[in-house]
Parts: sequence; structure tokens; C-alpha cells
Amino acid sequence: MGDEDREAEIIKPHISSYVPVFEKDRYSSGANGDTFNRTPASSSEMGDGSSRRDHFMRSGFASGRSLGNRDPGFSNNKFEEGDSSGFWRESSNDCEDNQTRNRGFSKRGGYQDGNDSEASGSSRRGGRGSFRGCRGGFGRGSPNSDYEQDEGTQRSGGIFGSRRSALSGAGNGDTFQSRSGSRSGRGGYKGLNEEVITGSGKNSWKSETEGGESGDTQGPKVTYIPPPPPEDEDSIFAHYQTGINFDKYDTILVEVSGHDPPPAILTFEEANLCQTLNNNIAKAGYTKLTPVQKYSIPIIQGGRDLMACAQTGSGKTAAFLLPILAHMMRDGITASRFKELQEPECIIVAPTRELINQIYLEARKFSFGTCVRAVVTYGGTQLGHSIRQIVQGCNILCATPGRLMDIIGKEKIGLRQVKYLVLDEADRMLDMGFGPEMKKLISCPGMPSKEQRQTLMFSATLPEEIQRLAGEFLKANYLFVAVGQVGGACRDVQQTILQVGQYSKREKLVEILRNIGDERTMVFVETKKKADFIATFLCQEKISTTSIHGDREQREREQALGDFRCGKCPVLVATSVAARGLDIENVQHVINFDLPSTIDEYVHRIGRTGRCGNTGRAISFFDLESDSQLAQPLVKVLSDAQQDVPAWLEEIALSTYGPGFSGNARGNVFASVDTRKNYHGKSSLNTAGFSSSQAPNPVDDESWD
Ligand SMILES: Nc1ncnc2c1ncn2[C@@H]1O[C@H](COP(=O)(O)OP(=O)(O)OP(=O)(O)O)[C@@H](O)[C@H]1O
Repeated sequence: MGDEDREAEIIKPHISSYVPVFEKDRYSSGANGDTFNRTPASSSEMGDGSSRRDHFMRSGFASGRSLGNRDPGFSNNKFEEGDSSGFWRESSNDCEDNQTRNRGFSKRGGYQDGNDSEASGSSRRGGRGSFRGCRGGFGRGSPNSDYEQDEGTQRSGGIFGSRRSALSGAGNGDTFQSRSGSRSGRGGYKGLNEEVITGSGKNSWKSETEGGESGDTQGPKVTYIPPPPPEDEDSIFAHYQTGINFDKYDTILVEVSGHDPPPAILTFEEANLCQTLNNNIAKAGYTKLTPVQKYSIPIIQGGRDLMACAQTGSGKTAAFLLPILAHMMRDGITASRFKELQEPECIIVAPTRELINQIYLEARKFSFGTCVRAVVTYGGTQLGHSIRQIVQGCNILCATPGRLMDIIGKEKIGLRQVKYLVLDEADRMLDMGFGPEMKKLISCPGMPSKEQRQTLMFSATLPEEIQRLAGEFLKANYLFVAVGQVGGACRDVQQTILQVGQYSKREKLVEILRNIGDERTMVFVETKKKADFIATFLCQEKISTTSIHGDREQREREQALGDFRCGKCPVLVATSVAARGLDIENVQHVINFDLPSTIDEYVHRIGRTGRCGNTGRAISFFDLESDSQLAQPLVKVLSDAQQDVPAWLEEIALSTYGPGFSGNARGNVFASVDTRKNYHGKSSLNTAGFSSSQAPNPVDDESWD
């Protein structure tokens, strides 16, 4: 049975229900008749909330810096009390019982006023149900749209039941399908702080086939077809302006290590690209190379393997795409044509769906007007649709790991012609989450050996242990480019660390967001549940908010990102699924509501602002009870980026690790250099724009791992 047949077979009716819309103006106008005041929880629902509330009252604001006026009404808000308990119940108890969930969904999908007759049959159930409902996804499309039709098939009971996810803040459609346990929103990413949920419910990552996302083996079939990106030239080349600090890139130190590196180039002209590529670069608004591009382009053009580490937002994507495309053009690539088995010359892999889609759009932009065809495929979307795209021709395949393995398994992609293998966010691709999958990829039948292909790895963070693992993928004589401090934060981001206890965080968040106004802000939290909760909470505070995390269906994730990108929802609450790579114009603030567990994750998260020479701000809530282990690496990151280090943070760092500490709890703070240097010592230090000298010879290099 072909994919098409299976798709037709499993389409089932779906349930639509009304949901409120969380857009400020609609909220104020009461357009949809809903209100967001939550009924104060009954004492039974409060669970241990009273003691927590006591704690909350006691702890108040820690020593966090005041950022402006508080909403005077906030502390008396009805939400506060009920929610306080609701939240902590949510985070500490298992609230996933189907009965409660179903009550929440079966009515109006959440956000119901406790006085609403539908929700108030039992204050306990109503309260929980309404909160559950808050986690419901709020579709934008009409109930008759294709998306709704498609996603109506994504049902499953599963042990997680109705885990529909959070609001799509400014959705303009009022449809909600009370489906249970859709897995389509999952997969494709396993953030450190995210639960990993598979069809079996086990905490291990599986390919989409194994996990059932493709519908081949088990679990629901995913039928979401993402809308095609706009085809007009203006949209393809839409870009934002480089910022005032773009020229400061020239002063960043660049270190190249490895044997016989080619000299850096200083201008695009020196790259000797073909006219079409040069036109595309100009249309993209690029006039000057960033440091990582100055070094990486000639290295890749010279046929060398590369591991490159450069700060967030400094143009790593073009650093690999341009030389690959240049090679393809030079080699006279055959125009794509329909074939059941496509054999791309380049495979690019990245850890999240949104990121790989972004890379694809960049590939499409730079290959515009050439015969090179880029295709993207990622989890949470209909496999059949991806296959239809692929069979039409594919020179560059952009894929998330699970989906890639699925497509290879379906024999739609052959690997024999692969000349370039790119791992973006390489440390993430090689860690415990995706590493096994990547190993499978390089040992797939047909995949050229590392000697026969060119392998390129990019990230803003490349810990030593990952560099060692990478040896399996790269030729022994690979080059290592480090732009600035490896693993360091972008200096264009002004970092502030506030000491805020967990019970004061929400109040502080609202205070800051009110101060910020409509400037685009990403709020990072630790868990998917909390992302839903905080997004809901902010909506109740009349702050237009949407959310993205791994439990949301792909359609919802894309909708959320779209609403955030266009400014419809200026606040995006996210888990670490959005920490890496996402390049969104005008994100002026990142708030770490919860600090991540690793410093690398922190660096990536705050790198969503301050991109490409623009400035940004990052505010992080440091909870003494849970974040102490991060104090020391934070002090290092802050001081390396020439930021003010709060005295209290330094004290914690010292008290945690003692004077003279040199590492942190998880080993080294940074992979400070190309790890091979630790064994061979010699490398060269350059400022951007000057050629590098030689480093260890490749024969010696082989001994490092
Ligand atoms: N030479 C250039 N001139 C102007 N803009 C550029 C240049 N290179 C890249 N950009 C733009 O800078 C932004 C950031 O680039 P990109 O997303 O590739 O950064 P990155 O280094 O991959 O970041 P991250 O580490 O967060 O993944 C993009 O909007 C990109 O189009």
C-alpha cells in the first residue's frame, strides 16, 4: 500500500470546539466572550499550595534589580492565588490523568472562567480542567481547512493522553480539536530540558519510523503539510539589516588550527564565486564577510573538512552554503529531474525542525536562479509530502535526523553521490541525543567514507568531548576554526543576571515585560508544561504571547513562530527547542525564566538576540536553590563577554567551587580550543582578515583520539 493509500485510509472525523483567542485587542474587546480569570482553587486543589504561598510571601523579591513599574493591580490579581497552586501542582504532581484532561478538553479547550457553567461542575475539576485546557493548542485555520482535516488523523491514546499543547496566542481562528495524545508535535528534537517521548513512552530517542511518526510501524500518521514558502523574489531575499556592531566583527580574534590551512579571504570577490551566486549574495544584502565566512569559505573551497566554532548570529549558515554551492556550480551539477531515487550531492542535518527549515530557506535563497534544487524534510509533517518534494529532484537535502533516516529507509534518497555532509549545531548532533543516529547515517550503505566526502561541522559551542567524537566523522587533517572565545557568548548581548526565587519569577517576568512593551522577547523555561503555563499566565496578564515546544503539533509550532516573527505576538515562551539557530529579526530581549542546566545552552539561548551586529539584552533569573551549579561558568561567560558580574554571583561561584577553581561541575567551562592542540600545542592566532599559519601536521593529529 502506498503512502497515499494509507493517508486516505486513516482520515477520521475530528472534533472541533471553541477556544478563546489570546490577542490583546480581542481580549480587551471581549470579542469571543471568554474571560481569563481563573477560579480560585479549592483547598483540595491547592494541594500544598498554602505552604508554598507562605514561602512565596516570605521570599518576595530577592535582590533582583528593579526594572520599572509594577502593575499595581498585579499582586491582588485573582489569578495569582489560584494559579500559584495550579502551577506548582502542575510541576510537582502528575497531572496527566486522562479523566481530568478530558474534562478540560472536552468542553471548551481551556481558559474557561471558573463561573462558566461548562467548567464549574466541580471546582476541583473545573480548575484543573481549565488549566489543562490552557495547554490546548489553538488552531488558526478554519475547521474546514486542509490542516484541520489532516491533523484530525493524528489521534492516539497513548500513555500521555491529551497532551495537546499550549496556546497559539494570536491565532485568528477559533477552532480547537480535542484530540488526544498527538505525537506529531514531538520528536525532531530532544532538548536537555525537554522530556523525550516516544511511541513507547520511554525516555529514549527514536527515529520517526521507530517512534511511529511516519506512520509506518506504530502510532498515528502525521499528515500535516506545511504551507509552501512564498516564491516571489522579494520574499526569498527578505532580510534584516546588519547592526551597528557588524564592523566590530573585524576585531574578533580568529584561530585556525590544523595542517596547512588556506589563507582567509577578505571580500566576496576573492571567493571567486559565479555571477549568479554573487547576484544572490548582493540581493541578500551581504556586502561584507563575517569572520567565520572569511575563514571557512576558502577552507571548504579547498576541499578540506572543517569544524568551525563562531559566536551566535555571526553567519555560519552562509559560511557553509556559499562554498558548497560554488563547488556545485563549478562542477556543473546536473539539473534536478524526477527520479524515484534521488541522490543528493549535499546533506545538511540540524537538530530542530524550525532550524532546518530556516537553513533550507537560506539554501533556496543562495541557489536562486541556478539549477541546484534544495529540498527540506522534517518530522511532524507528512512523509508522503516530503517524498513528493524529493522525487522531483534534490541536490541539497536539508533534514532533521529522524526524518532523514526514514527517507533513506524508504529508498527515496541514495547516498552514493554525497560529497558534502554538514552537521549544523554539531555539538547537539553528536551528543547522546542524536549521536547514535549520526553514526548510523555515516555507516549507511552507499554513504561515501569520510575520505571520500567533505564533512563540515558548525556550532557556537563545541565542548571537548564532542570534538573527540567528531573525529569519527572527519578526515584526520580537518581544520578547526575558532572565532573569538570558543563557546563564548556574543558580546552584542547585554547580559543581566537577577537573583529571583522561583516563587517570585512570574511577578518579576510580568514587571519586566510590561517595561519592555511590545519589543520582541523570547522567554525560555525549562519544561514544556511550564511553557504552556507561563504562556497562559502572560495571556491572562494581557500580554500577547505564544509558545513553542516539543509537545506542540508542528502546525502549531510553525504558527507560533510565524506570529512571533511578524510581531503579532511579541512574546514567545519557549523551551530549549528554540534555543539554537533560530534567526528571527528584531528579537531584542531574551529572558531566562529558568536557567538551563548547561552553560552552552545558555550561550545559545541568549544568542537569539544580538545577531549580525545588532544589539540585544538577556535577563536571566538565577534561583539560588536550583542554579548554583551554573554560577561559576556564568561568571566566566559574563567576564569573557565583558559584562558586569554581580558580586553575589561571584560569591556563589567561589563558595561553590572554592578559590582558584578552574573547571565547573560538568568539566570544563569551554572547549577552549581545538582539542588536538592539547596534544600538539601548535596553532596560530589571527585577527580576522589575516591569513593563518600552519598548525600540527595531520599524521600527528591522528593520535589525538
Ligand atoms: N556577510 C553577511 N552580511 C550580512 N548579513 C549576514 C552575513 N552573513 C550572515 N548574515 C545574516 O546574519 C544572520 C545570522 O546568520 P546565521 O543564522 O547564519 O548565524 P549563525 O552563526 O548560524 O547563528 P547561530 O549560532 O545562532 O546558529 C542571518 O540573518 C544572516 O542572513
